[in-house]
Amino acid sequence: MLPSDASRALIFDLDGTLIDSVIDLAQALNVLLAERHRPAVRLAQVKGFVGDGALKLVERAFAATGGPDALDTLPALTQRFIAIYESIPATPAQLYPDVATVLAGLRQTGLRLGLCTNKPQSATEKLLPQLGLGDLFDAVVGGDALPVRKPAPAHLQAVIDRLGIANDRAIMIGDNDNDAAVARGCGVPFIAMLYGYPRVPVAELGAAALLERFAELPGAINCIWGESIA
Ligand SMILES: O=C(O)COP(=O)(O)O
Ligand SMILES: [Mg+2]
Repeated sequence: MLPSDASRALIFDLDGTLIDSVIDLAQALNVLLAERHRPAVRLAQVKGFVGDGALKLVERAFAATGGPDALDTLPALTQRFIAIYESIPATPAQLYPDVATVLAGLRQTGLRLGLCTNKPQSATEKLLPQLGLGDLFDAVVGGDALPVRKPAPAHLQAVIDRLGIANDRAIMIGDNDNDAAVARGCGVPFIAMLYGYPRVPVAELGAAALLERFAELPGAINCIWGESIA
């Protein structure tokens, strides 16, 4: 049995943890790159670019296709990228297997759910209802919502504070080193999903659990909280 306790929270990363977003990210990047007379980037490349927010994604795509743009600044290119990306509708098919049912089940137990993503806030808020996750999260903090973002622990701390819970009542679930870093910085256990977009071997991130499938999550949460549940 999972804990039914509204003073506990699960905080999720988005890209590579809940959704496989690289197809849409690559499509949007390739529209932008074509506008700037650049070659396209491949999906495998884009997987390596994701995780540090939109500006870094665009910067890496330009670096991989000839270097910085001669006409536009990176912030201007990023704004254009976000506009293109937001115009591509997401679908629930982008959710990794079992994400919708597991999240709904976790929510039903009374646990609070938060989202800590480096994706821009506006794109995240557009995406969630399209994915069928519109009313699920009690706090959503995107990568441009604060002066800092992951790997700065203040990003995760902002989500925890908005949920109004203590750090020792939270678990962070993510797919890369940024998620591990914020969890470590906030003193929160980290559960790593192995199917996402890691930049370093996931097994080296100090995770409390390494999961191949999202359906394994309730069991992993029980292992972490099992002893401390009243
Ligand atoms: O880098 C991004 O834009 C999103 O990455 P995240 O959801 O894995 O934090
Ligand atoms: Mg991620």
